[in-house]
Amino acid sequence: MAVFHEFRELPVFRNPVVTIGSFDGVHHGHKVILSEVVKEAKAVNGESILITFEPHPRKIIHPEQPLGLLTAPEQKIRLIEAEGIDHIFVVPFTRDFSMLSAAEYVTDFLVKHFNPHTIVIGYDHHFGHSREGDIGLLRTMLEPQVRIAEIPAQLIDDAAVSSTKIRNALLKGNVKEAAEMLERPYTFTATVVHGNKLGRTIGYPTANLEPVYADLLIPGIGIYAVRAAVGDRLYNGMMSIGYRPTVTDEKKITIEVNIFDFAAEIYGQRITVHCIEYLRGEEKFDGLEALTAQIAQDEIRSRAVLG
Ligand SMILES: Cc1cc2nc3c(=O)[nH]c(=O)nc-3n(C[C@H](O)[C@H](O)[C@H](O)COP(=O)(O)O)c2cc1C
Ligand SMILES: Nc1ncnc2c1ncn2[C@@H]1O[C@H](COP(=O)(O)OP(=O)(O)O)[C@@H](O)[C@H]1O
Repeated sequence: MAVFHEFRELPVFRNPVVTIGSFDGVHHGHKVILSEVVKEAKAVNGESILITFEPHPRKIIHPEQPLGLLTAPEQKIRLIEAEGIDHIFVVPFTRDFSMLSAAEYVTDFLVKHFNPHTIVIGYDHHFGHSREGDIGLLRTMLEPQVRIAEIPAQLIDDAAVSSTKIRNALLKGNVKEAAEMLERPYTFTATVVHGNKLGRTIGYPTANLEPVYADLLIPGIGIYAVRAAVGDRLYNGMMSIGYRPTVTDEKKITIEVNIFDFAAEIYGQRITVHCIEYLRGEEKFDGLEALTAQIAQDEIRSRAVLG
């Protein structure tokens, strides 16, 4: 699969079958849509092209509203590739781009650069300044030269609902429900940074994590059974997300992972955490001894969950 970031890199495609969207998470609903696009392209002996945006349009249009994303840009591209899409074009989403009128978007963006044979689009997809363009405008402007294939409402609704649903499930710690909708465990990649060096003194060294991609959603506060990819190996472990009220009054959320059957300095390294199961909420214990006893219980449960 080829990934393009600039218009001048674009080749002439054969019978381009184009779809457009954020596809954050590349979850079950998205996969249904992507398989439709791949099928359409096969049917007309064409190439499938997915147009997506970076950063996420909501980050530009509503920068004041927090939005935790479900996939980092590179990860999203890999997941889309796995669904069999031939090409991805990542539009640098800017204020200027968001100001294109709907008609300019169709003529100067879609047709000029992609010359689509077919556009596969949701019944509720809107584009152009103030979201004034819709599938009706595409039909009026482009049919019959371009085929407009409408994605059935049911498929779109499933997809839209599950993006929000997945975010909400993760924020509540419900990583199992999220994994069902994603068809994989929720993961994030982070750099190991220095903490307070207290973990090793209680027998549970914990790698303190700083997510590489700051816009990614972090699951809700709590204790989780996880897997952690370090280098090319996947370990079992447990993760704490929270304020650590037992040891500090700081109002800063930390993410830390204790990796089972592992003993190495990994400061500065990147690890990918797979969130498998929520174990419990964070508690304020009466001292380190009580905390350590609870963490020992967490380890037993994590090992049982992870098998
Ligand atoms: C599995 C696990 C569960 C934890 N649960 C709690 C908790 O319920 N309350 C709390 O205050 N801290 C909790 N912690 C965080 C510890 O306080 C923290 O790991 C310890 O202070 C070491 O911090 P350091 O890595 O900065 O040295 C937990 C940590 C782990 C790994
Ligand atoms: N089993 C392990 N799980 C997590 N980190 C480990 C483990 N073994 C060694 N380490 C190393 O120890 C560090 C954590 O020790 P800790 O005393 O908690 O220090 P810090 O407060 O800096 O995180 C990790 O960043 C990592 O480099």
